[in-house]
Amino acid sequence: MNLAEHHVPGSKDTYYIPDFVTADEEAYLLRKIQETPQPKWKQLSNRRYVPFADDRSNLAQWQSGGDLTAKNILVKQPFPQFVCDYPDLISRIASTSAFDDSPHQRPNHIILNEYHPGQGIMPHQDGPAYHPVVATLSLGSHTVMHYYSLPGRTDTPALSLFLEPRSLVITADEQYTARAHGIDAVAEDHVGDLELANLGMIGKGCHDGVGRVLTDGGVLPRQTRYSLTCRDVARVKNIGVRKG
Ligand SMILES: O=C(O)CCC(=O)C(=O)O
Ligand SMILES: [Fe+2]
Repeated sequence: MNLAEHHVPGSKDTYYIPDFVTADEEAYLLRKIQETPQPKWKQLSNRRYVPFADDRSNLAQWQSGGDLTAKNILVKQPFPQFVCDYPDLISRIASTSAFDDSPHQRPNHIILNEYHPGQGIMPHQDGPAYHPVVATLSLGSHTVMHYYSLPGRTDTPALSLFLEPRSLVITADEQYTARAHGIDAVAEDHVGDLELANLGMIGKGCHDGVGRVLTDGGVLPRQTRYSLTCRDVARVKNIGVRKG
């Protein structure tokens, strides 16, 4: 894949790929996520490196690929089958070339977030455990992601993206290290009030009519959204299986 073709105009180090998974794959992934027993996905402990007050109290969040220690070492666990076998998400993400310079050339850690309409995530940074590339797959609903220049939050985002269901957004380098990202806790998006940098890149992820709302500036209600945030943790500890 030629990642440069997906570069978001006017952005630094940000790429948007609509229709990264098919509608069938999305339905399968949503089913698998909903079927996954909670202990499979570990509850994420408190995040450090949050520049602003962080309210995640309502957000369901699990991580897969292993646990991160306090020293940012990934204690490796296998991914569930639905994130590497079918659909081949991890290889597909690796084939974008976004992770070519990362320690393992592919993500080894995934955070799954569930957002009901009205839920968001306060602006934050993801911290130094990860190589500075993140690929996020959206499932089930669109959302709007805002990026804020640091230090200090202004009320005007430096960049805003419309994330369709089934799309992949990749941020790297400066966009990762020098900016915070967040999702407003709203039940609907007034898209006419937003300056969406990727409007010219919208795919088929939303039902018919959304394209018109996006151009004419209407209101789009949110559904429940799941996001898979995929990253490469540089330091990994493999727990060997002891015999006997
Ligand atoms: O849901 C998303 O798209 C972003 C999630 C996120 O920023 C995080 O979990 O750190
Ligand atoms: Fe994040």
